[in-house]
Amino acid sequence: MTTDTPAWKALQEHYDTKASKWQMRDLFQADPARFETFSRVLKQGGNNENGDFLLDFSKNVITDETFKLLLALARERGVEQMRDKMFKGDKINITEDRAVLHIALRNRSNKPILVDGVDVMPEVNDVLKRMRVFVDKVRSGEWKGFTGKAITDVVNIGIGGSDLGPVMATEALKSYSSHLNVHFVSNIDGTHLAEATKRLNPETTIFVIASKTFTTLETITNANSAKEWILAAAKDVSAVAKHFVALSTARPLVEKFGIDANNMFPFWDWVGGRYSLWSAIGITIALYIGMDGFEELLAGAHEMDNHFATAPLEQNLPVILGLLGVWYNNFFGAQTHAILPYDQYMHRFAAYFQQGDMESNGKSVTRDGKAVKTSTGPIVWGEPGTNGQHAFYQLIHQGTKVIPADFIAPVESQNPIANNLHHVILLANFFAQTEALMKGKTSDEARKELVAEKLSGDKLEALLPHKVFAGNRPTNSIMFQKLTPHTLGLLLALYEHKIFTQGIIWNINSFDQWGVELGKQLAKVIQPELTAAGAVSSHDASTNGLINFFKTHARK
Ligand SMILES: O=P(O)(O)OC[C@H]1O[C@](O)(CO)[C@@H](O)[C@@H]1O
Repeated sequence: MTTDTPAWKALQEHYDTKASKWQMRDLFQADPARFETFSRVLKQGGNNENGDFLLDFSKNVITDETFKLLLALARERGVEQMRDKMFKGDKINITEDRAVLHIALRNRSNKPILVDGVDVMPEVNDVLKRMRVFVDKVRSGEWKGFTGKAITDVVNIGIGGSDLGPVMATEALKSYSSHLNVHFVSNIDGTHLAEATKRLNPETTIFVIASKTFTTLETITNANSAKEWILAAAKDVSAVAKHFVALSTARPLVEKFGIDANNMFPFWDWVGGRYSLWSAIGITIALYIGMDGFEELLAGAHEMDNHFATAPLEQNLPVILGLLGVWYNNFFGAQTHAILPYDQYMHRFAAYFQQGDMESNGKSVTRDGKAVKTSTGPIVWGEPGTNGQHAFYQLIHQGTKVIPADFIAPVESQNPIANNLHHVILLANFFAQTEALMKGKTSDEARKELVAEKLSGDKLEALLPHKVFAGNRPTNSIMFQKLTPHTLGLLLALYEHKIFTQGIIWNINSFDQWGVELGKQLAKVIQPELTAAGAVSSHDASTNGLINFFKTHARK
């Protein structure tokens, strides 16, 4: 049982007797070298645009002793052993009997990785080569649509991992894009496809159908409607080959849909949907920023993979982030975790890791099928700063909930307008927020301010409690030189391995997602009922009521 082990018990006692009483501002006062002790710098490789990558975790409710106890927990849980198993290609996704090898997709060293005794690297490299040929043809204008015109617009049709990664990465790397426009359609709501295609020209548009299984109802329905849209203009089925490519593990289903096998870019069952942007699913990213840029993204992730695989735990960034998350989740009772990028380009980053984290660690049975005895994955959320500051930060500062948060920012803006004034203000806000969250404002400090504002007597006393900030709100700060493809790759892999580390500590299977199936099953039952004659009575009263409300109000 997770909580009965020596490392867990030691942490519980440490929390009960010490840490629950600490104030971070005292910890900072007691140790002027706290930043040096609790920060790590990774020197990035690649081109010199990339630079240093900093993790400052000093604004956490920890001491040396806490850090050691957390590291002992990671060792006790066998994080290193499981990590090594993942990198070796062992089938650690036990409920699906699969390896977990997104790391192979970015294995730029090409060191063989065996699944069932077969090295997967030749196939990985072969797909990358084919992707390069296709991407270069489309970007250069050599690839033509049904009237012989070059392609101007790419529409990615996919959902979940087949959408969120490409959306997030194309937004994050917008400043590396060229002339091709990219659009994304994920929702089954017809509005999404209709709005995306409204201003597009079928002659110059290609659709990228991204689906690991090629059975996802939303994606297949959207893809069929996109096919009708192209055929309505082209009036010739041969146009499908010029306007559709598929990214999938399911060749027979792709062919059945009518997409030419030459236009299919495969990947494998050992790539989880939420880790698939590194595979052929990344083709929309490659179309947008070029294949060299995409390979830089892979190289950045590979660098983090090497770090995760080899750095001692006390230096290991994903392990450190994972352990801090466990500390708040399991000992402070935190329910959520905020991701707050101070970079507008990263505005879909938190949404991306909502799937990455919540689909991975939203589990309530252990790897051996027993009910968990501890809280598992947090609710992940966030928005870019400074928008968040003017929306929900109030609750983080003065609410009743502990919300650990990651602040993320580049040193250098891609758009240093007004002589970099915008970026300087942005970063000033980043630093100020983490300082305020840590320090808070005592009653004495608040009183002094009110006195300076000439308040006194009952008025002052009445206002005072509202002006106090308890502080002690934990944050991690992540900074890097610039949001290059390499840095983005590194950052994404950092979070992936953090999630992995936590899954091992909680002893859950982070690689399946059975929880999304029940709703899908029930939707299949309900769909025909919506168009059949007569009232429905086979569900619970609420579901019957909703269905029947729709049926009686839908105009024929
Ligand atoms: O790529 P596919 O097979 O269409 O699946 C899309 C998404 O659906 C899910 O299976 C959840 O329903 C995700 O894990 C996945 O990313």
